[in-house]
Order: sequence, then C-alpha cells, then structure tokens
Amino acid sequence: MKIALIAHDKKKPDMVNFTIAYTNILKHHELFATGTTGSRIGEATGLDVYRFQSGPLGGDQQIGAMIANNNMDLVIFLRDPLTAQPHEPDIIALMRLCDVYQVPLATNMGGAEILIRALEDGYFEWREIVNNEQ
Ligand SMILES: O=C(CO)COP(=O)(O)O
Repeated sequence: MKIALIAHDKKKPDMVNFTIAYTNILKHHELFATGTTGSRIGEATGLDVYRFQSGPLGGDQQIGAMIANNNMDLVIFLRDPLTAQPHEPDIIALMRLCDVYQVPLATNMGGAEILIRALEDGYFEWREIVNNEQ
C-alpha cells in the first residue's frame, strides 16, 4: 500500500514515535511524506521514505495530486489544531481529496493507531480492488 505520512511541527515528535513503534508494519509499504516530516522519520527509523516538498512549499499539494490520481491508499496527517498554518488552503484541499477518493485519513494519533492496526489486519484489501480497476 502507498502511505502518506505528514505532521505539523508540534506533532513531529508524535509522528517519529508512531513510526518507530510501527516500523515493522510500515517497512512492508511504500512511504511518502512532506519534506521535513520525511527527514525526521528517515533519521529516526531508517525507513525508506519518498520526500516531497515541505508542506508550506507545496508538499501537501503534491500528495494531493497522488490522491487525485487514485495513487494513495492511506493518509496519516498529524495536524496541529492549535497553530495557524500559512498554507491552510493546501491542507484543506488535501483532506477534501481524501473524501473525494474515499482514501482513509487519520488526522490525529487516535485515528492513526486504529488505521495502522487495520492495515496490519488486512482491512485495506479493498484498496487493491480499487487499484486494480484503474
Ligand atoms: O506543513 C506540513 C503539512 O501541512 C508538513 O510539512 P513538513 O513535513 O515539511 O514540515
């Protein structure tokens, strides 16, 4: 599965801890991230992560483009709900595209835990059907 990992600055420690905890699951999948999040994950876990631009420089939009091509199976986006982001329109657009294409999206750690366990337990097999229909 193709998984996008994104975290706002105050949530990056949580994302690092999450990816350390679930390295054994994540290593079986294709990982994509916005620039700084991807660096932090790579340094902490050694996982192979394709890095797009940093979020404020267009990284959310690049991941959005993958979603629009139905080329992303899961998005884990640890958002900071308490800090204004200069690129808020890009963030909203990314989440909207997840809704357009029925891509599972977690925006906090609670959802991320559930989705990663669902992935491990095979609940994402329906995505293969979607992907094979393309
Ligand atoms: O701003 C972001 C998502 O909106 C994240 O970008 P970085 O991973 O480059 O910090």
